[in-house]
Amino acid sequence: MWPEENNRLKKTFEFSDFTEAFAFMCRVAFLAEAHQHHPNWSNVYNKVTIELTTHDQGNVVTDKDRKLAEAIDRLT
Ligand SMILES: C[C@H](O)[C@H](O)[C@H]1CNC2=NC(N)=NC(=O)C2=N1
Repeated sequence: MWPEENNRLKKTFEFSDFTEAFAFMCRVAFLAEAHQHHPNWSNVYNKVTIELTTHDQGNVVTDKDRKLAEAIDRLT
């Protein structure tokens, strides 16, 4: 389960290098499109930090965020 703080689910994923991190981001991008739910995220070299919140509901955590988080975890 991703920790919830400040109305966001937040998790950092670490990879061996930038190429692996960016490949993961590509896979998450397609997943986000499939869910019609998109991450706030950042990447520094081999790390990808993802924050999930539902802006349509005023930036709170909803089941859409929990479902996308579970799907992202299944990618790794
Ligand atoms: C119209 C479209 O489905 C909505 O704007 C979706 C798109 N992706 C989204 N992503 C996130 N994180 N929150 C939303 O409320 C949201 N809304």
